Amino acid sequence: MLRVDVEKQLGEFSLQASFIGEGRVIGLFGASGAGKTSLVNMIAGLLRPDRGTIVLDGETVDDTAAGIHVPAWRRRIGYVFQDARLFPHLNVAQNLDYGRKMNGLAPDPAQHTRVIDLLDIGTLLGRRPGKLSGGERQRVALGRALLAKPRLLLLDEPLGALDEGRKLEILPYLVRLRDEANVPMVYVSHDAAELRQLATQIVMLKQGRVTSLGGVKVLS
Ligand SMILES: Nc1ncnc2c1ncn2[C@@H]1O[C@H](COP(=O)(O)OP(=O)(O)OP(=O)(O)O)[C@@H](O)[C@H]1O
Repeated sequence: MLRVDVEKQLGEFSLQASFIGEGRVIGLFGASGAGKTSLVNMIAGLLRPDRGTIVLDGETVDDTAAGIHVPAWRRRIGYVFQDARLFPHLNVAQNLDYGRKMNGLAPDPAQHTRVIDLLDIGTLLGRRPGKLSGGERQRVALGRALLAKPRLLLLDEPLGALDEGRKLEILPYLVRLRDEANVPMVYVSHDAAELRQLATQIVMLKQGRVTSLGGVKVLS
């Protein structure tokens, strides 16, 4: 469970968001500039709230009044961006292993196989990111994030840079992730159709404020 109650001033823009996120996929929906990325950056620990609290699975990761700010690298939160941000000089297998190593986790061959099968990336392991399609790159980025065993996965418009055809190709993998990976997700999108397929709960943001909260019905 994720509890967020934060305020942040960014230049002229003020963000004030409060919600309790439950379920497998919290869809963060809003137009461009609504504050979605700023909010996920705060959850990730990359941006510090001016005021407020963030609690993940009962652990307070931010509490400005108490002076608590758990650094990003200690939150065990995975982050997948619109552009996959793979390391270009490493092949897919090395990219996949990176998150696990950085987090000091022992190899887990069973999980490794499960994630590779789930995302269907077994044939790509020897390739460098430059030799992958945009959709393949995103699948590898998802795999890399999952293999670091996060307790929450943040996905910021992971299909945003893909054309319609590629989006349709990746969506089934995200549905599988939701149903089989057992990691809760915050999924950022400005695309209501995408969220209808994936989200189990919607947090709607408008101009830095949460305007609706509920099931996917709030999108209609
Ligand atoms: N460091 C900053 N300084 C000043 N303004 C900022 C800063 N970061 C973000 N903003 C402003 O805050 C607002 C929200 O930005 P944010 O990136 O969170 O929105 P978003 O909903 O993710 O938009 P998009 O879908 O276009 O990525 C925007 O108006 C942006 O210009």
